[in-house]
Amino acid sequence: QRSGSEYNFGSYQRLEAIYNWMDTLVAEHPKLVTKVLIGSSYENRPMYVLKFSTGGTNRPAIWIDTGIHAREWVSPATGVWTANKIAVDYGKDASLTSLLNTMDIYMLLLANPDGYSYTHDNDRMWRKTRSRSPGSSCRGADPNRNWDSGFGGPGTSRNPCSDLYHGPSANSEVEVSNVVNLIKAHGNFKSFISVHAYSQLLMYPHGYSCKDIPDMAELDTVGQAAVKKLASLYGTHYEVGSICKIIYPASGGSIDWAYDTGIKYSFAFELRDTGLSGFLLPANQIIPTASETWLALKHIMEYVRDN
Ligand SMILES: O=C(CO)C[C@@H](Cc1ccccc1)C(=O)O
Ligand SMILES: [Zn+2]
Repeated sequence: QRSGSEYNFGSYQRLEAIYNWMDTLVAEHPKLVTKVLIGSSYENRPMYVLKFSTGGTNRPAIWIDTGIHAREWVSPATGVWTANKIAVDYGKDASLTSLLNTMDIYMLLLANPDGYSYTHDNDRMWRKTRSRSPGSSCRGADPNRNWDSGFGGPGTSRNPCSDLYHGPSANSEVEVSNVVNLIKAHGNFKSFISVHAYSQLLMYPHGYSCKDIPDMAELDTVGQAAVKKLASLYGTHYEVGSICKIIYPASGGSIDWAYDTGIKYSFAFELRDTGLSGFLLPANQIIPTASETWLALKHIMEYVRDN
């Protein structure tokens, strides 16, 4: 970020501006935030995770990713605002401070950098990665169908031209395998939260099956309390439920893989709105969306801290 110029949290930013902002965040909060390179995208863009840590080694951790679907711009915009909020409020907000004194938070702000860039320069409605498929002129796989959890099951397509194309195999998309490798190597994540837009939902596993998971009652209770706090700010209504039951069957999703690999507190947000603007949510709703979502995120993180 050029000195003197301020990052505008209330507008949608290009990848380069978000990456520059990440560097200023680290520079401003060197004792709390580090930037971790977890690998590169298909088109060789770096994938950076912001690690919030006050010490220790391999502390229990919380994962938050935004921007896995390229056109869902309010997701990374919310991620940036949230990363800044965590950095600014540490040491001021007693609950957040106690959390960060015992746990780490990892944030991947642009989980699909190639797709995100493509929505700025080519096709605003692009969803997938930008990988090539042999024998097809169509590009990309749905990074939220590419995880090793019910891979290729209901709610996916084997057609490379489909927006639900699951890819040739689980973890075929390097943007997915980079995250899987980090989570597996770390081995101490307690919560995995993936942020999408839109529909105003807070969901838990599974997507690949509509059968209740063993922890369904607990996750539903946490979710209900989280969306109640969210609604307390502006009255925004969210529904809570399993992916399969509340929207549709969707196999190979990230939070299903996280839950099945042992990360109990796995959730997916679908941010504003409910369809009036959809993916084209006006920028003047970024800060209100991020502010209300923070109340829900904080609730989930506090619950994880205490359980
Ligand atoms: O992107 C979406 C449009 O916001 C909905 C999400 C719903 C979903 C979220 C998490 C796991 C599986 C599915 C999707 O279809 O992948
Ligand atoms: Zn999505």
